[in-house]
Amino acid sequence: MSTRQFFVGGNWKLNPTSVGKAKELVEVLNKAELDPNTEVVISPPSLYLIPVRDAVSNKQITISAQNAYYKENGAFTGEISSSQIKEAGIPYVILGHSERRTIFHETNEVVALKTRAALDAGLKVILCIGETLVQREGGETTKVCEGQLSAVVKQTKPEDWSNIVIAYEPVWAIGTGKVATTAQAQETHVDVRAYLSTAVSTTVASETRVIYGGSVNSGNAKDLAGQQDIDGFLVGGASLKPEFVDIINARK
Ligand SMILES: O=C[C@H](O)COP(=O)(O)O
Repeated sequence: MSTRQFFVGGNWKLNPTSVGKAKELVEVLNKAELDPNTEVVISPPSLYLIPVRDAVSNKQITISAQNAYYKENGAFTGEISSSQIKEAGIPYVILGHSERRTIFHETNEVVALKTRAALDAGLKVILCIGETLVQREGGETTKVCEGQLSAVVKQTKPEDWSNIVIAYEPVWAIGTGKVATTAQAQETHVDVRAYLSTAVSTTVASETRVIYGGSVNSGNAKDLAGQQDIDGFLVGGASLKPEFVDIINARK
């Protein structure tokens, strides 16, 4: 097994429906016995970032925003900036999630600009990539992931990658109950490392954490976590349930 620290992120998306319920989710984690070797990051909606930050008592758990604009300030109604997130004491931001790319039409270039701005503000980035079902069936998985990564490579220097976690999330596996097989996930993670090796450096390829997302639950996490190149998970639905603790402990 590699020296890359196991990473489990909970992407709450637009959930839960009240700050009280958000605090209840935190309380479950505060009381749980978490594998001390796992880095745990939870990502509530923007409005809950500060109350959730304040509710976390386990120092092993840190917080991530779900999005940030690439401009620091100005006439951009509805947006928040990376520097505002940083000032609020939030260390991470998720960028390029497929829901942002698909529903909110974020291009590879926009995701790359956001990544640059987040790194400049001192945030760490959970950078999401992944192919649709049509693209997988068309044999385009590697090409799509490389295209998403190459836009970010153009905006970054090799040293930036120590602050980036890549989340490979096949769109067809998100929220569908159709998890990628361990072989499918491992294969794409190997391809991601091969690309980083050529486009950035062999060190970045071997040291960058590549995590998997898409219908991860307590039943499939252990098998996936046993793969050489799967360094953790970005979890949606199951991060809102008590089984999230089992996913955090998948390597225990
Ligand atoms: O960011 C998380 C992914 O979208 C996975 O969501 P899911 O675990 O509900 O499939």
